[in-house]
Amino acid sequence: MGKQKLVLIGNGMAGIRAIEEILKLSPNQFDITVFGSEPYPNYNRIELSKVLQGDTELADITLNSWEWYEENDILLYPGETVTEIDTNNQIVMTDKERQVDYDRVIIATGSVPFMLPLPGADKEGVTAFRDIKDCEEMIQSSNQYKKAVVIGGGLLGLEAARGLLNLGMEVDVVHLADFLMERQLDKTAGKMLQKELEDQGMNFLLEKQSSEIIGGDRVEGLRFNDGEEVEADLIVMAVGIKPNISLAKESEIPVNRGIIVDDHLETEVTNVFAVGECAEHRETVYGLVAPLYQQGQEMAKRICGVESEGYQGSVLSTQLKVSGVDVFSTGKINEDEETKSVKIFDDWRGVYQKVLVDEGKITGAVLFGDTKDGNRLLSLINQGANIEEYTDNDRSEETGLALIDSMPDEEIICGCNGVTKGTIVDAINNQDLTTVEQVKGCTNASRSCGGCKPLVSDLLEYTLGDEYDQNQKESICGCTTLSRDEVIEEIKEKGLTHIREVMNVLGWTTDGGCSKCKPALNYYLGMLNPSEYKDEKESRYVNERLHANIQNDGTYSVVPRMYGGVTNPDDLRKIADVADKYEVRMIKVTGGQRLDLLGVNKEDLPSIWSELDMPSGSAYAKGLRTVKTCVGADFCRFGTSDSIGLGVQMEKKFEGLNTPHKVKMSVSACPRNCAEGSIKDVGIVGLDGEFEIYVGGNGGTHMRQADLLAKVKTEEEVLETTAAFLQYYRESASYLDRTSAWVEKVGIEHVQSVLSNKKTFIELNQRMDEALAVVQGQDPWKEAIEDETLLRDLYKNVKVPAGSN
Ligand SMILES: Cc1cc2nc3c(=O)[nH]c(=O)nc-3n(C[C@H](O)[C@H](O)[C@H](O)COP(=O)(O)OP(=O)(O)OC[C@H]3O[C@@H](n4cnc5c(N)ncnc54)[C@H](O)[C@@H]3O)c2cc1C
Ligand SMILES: NC(=O)c1ccc[n+]([C@@H]2O[C@H](COP(=O)([O-])OP(=O)(O)OC[C@H]3O[C@@H](n4cnc5c(N)ncnc54)[C@H](O)[C@@H]3O)[C@@H](O)[C@H]2O)c1
Ligand code: SF4
Ligand code: FES
Repeated sequence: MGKQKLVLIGNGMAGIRAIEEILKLSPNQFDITVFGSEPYPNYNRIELSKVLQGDTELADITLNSWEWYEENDILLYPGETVTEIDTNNQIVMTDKERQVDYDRVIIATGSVPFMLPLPGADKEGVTAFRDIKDCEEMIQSSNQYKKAVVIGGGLLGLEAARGLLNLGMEVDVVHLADFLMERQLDKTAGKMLQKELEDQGMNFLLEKQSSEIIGGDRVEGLRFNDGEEVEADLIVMAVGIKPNISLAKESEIPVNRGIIVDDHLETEVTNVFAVGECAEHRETVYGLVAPLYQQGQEMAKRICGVESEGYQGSVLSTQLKVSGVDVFSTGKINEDEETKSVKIFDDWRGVYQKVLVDEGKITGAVLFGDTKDGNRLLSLINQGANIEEYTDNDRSEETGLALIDSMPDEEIICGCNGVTKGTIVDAINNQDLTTVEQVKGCTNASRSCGGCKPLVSDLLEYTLGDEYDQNQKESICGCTTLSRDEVIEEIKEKGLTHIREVMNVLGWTTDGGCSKCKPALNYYLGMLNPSEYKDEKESRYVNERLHANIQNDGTYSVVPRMYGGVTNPDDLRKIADVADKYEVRMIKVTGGQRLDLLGVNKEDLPSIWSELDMPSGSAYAKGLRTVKTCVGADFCRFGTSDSIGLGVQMEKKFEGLNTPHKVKMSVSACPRNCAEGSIKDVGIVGLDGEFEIYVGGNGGTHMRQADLLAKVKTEEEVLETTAAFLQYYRESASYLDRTSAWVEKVGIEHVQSVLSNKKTFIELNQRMDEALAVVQGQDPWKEAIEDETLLRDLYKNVKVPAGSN
């Protein structure tokens, strides 16, 4: 029997977790197609708060990489929205006029932020906080503006406000109720929280009803219905969310607040399931991942034909992700006639704990200042425990390992993923786990909000004793405990030559590695042994394999090489002809002075390359991208040297070189620095009779001004010093470290001192020459066009139309 067709609508946290559960239960039962409106692989929405607060980066919040989809044979359509489900004929239709039929369809369309319908709400500078786009908008606003107002003093509003403070803005939080987080806390805890956040610099306007957003094109302030106003350059609305049910409604699938589902997450329409924030189960809609993941587990069982009791609903627990504030609540939060409570209030230590009891059983808790009992209380509520089980086993004095020791095996360590102490200890013992990353990989604990990481670390210490290294070196990924340096040492010492061999000999815990270690090992092996190593192309990120960058609508971009940013009529004609013939949507001059053909269909890529007959501009590569040049002495009256000529030489010399991350260079012919050398990985500035070489600059999210590495007299010295610098970077940096991060880490003085040793300098140049000899003359586009198998596999049949960068 052929595989059944399973379609997932919504490439978010709940939907993809459900697919993971299905793959675990029945890896070969379905042909899986996923549609996602957002142009990214599934990412950790929860961590947007951490991105805004500066604790992590957008690049690090991917939960399932593009490669994950490919490895699991999942056909992903990123940036594509399903517009209709024809439930009679079992077909979904999209905004790209695609039709896909299904045997089963899962709707996991999440929520939409509730936007107050205030006059002026459409002004520039008014945003929600739900996705990457919103997060980027807030970060950008903070670069230009000073004053932010967040409407809503709930979890989201307070996390946004903390982030905006960290980004250097002044922040007012406007809240409807008379205390914060009134849905999760009681008044005492809400007021304590307010005091703590005021001490951190937040300003609160409580019991305020917003009436109008004022300003011109951009927001300038917020007016309240009592007539008062506050200034605002940015307004973030965080006043709750609404289940995203429009698609279901239009497709005549029964909805109430959410899409109505039974205990197996089935809707009332045959073969249509719904999971996540869009689903309504027993009249409840959830907005936290723990219940959504439980739903996914139960739905997966039904879809895979595994008998189960089904989803029974969840007890919620929440924790605010603002550093320096410990606040937790679970279950019931307010007393009523039937409910009694046990309370501790220690004003001196700033601790407040309230446990609610109904007919002797624990039904809820609010904790402020000391939240270590949080998960224990959640476990006790889930077990239907009596209050004595809590009060008779006072663990208030216990911390660290003693606390871990006193926990029963069934106590939950990771609330988001419902992982217990027993499960983690078993995994550590049975699978020889030694790092938090590995525990995350094997059990999912700490994979969502990350709040349980300290407990997971304590559990490792408790289970492994002295063998556990708390200040763990960073392993290159969860498949090994070895760090980058250790892996490289082992490769050298044991003479390892293939990715598989490295994994086998060095005891990788996974079969075949992951999307983090495979490209890294491929790079390290090639860097260590350039002339012998055969690049394992399949280990590379998809953009690199396709030699093109995917765009947010699933099309690709084509950037031909133009050495030093110089072109000519012949090349321009070829580009124009190709653009006409293949209906290229836009030709754009890039920041690196290249021409970018945007909106190209994947299947047209090989023909376009062939007709252009120009080398690839490597705009997708972890290698030299561009050398930007100023016009220089030939034309500019300030020019001291031939910047274009030198730029072309540099680009021709280092073209095709593999580096830990992308490398951008520039050459200017006077200190006016028109080619912007201060934000390049290598920036050359010509002076009268000499050149300054700047390194480690970055103009992206992590702006960094380049450091002066050296001053030299001749172009030859520029090329040699650049080669020595790049080779040292290639040999010392971790894969995916930009030069900016690496120079920041090791210090420019260190790099200068290494390069000042004549012998080392010469040896670095020799090793660079060896590496360049291998790649010189290679042209990825030509190679692709000439390789029929590759063309067939990669450009016609490849399932994931996606890339990674
Ligand atoms: C800043 C922030 C912090 C958070 N912090 C926490 C926390 O600490 N703990 C916690 O438990 N929860 C937290 N949450 C909530 C948590 O992120 C959500 O509960 C979870 O992401 C919901 O998962 P979902 O799959 O139902 O929806 P989503 O993750 O929103 O995924 C739905 C996806 O479907 C796509 N989609 C919608 N309609 C269509 C369509 N017609 N066709 C194709 N695609 C479509 C959407 O674009 C979206 O990508 C936080 C949320 C935010 C915004
Ligand atoms: N740490 C976490 O667990 C976390 C963090 C962020 C978001 N989330 C989830 O994301 C979702 C959205 O969070 P949220 O905080 O927006 O939702 P929420 O419903 O929890 O809070 C919204 C708050 O806005 C206030 N509000 C409503 N209308 C208002 C108005 N006109 N003016 C001022 N205040 C107003 C409400 O009183 C409420 O406290 C929720 O499901 C939440 O659980 C969770
Ligand atoms: S950097 Fe100097 S030489 Fe080059 S274009 Fe600018 S002003 Fe002219
Ligand atoms: S508690 Fe959120 S990831 Fe563990």
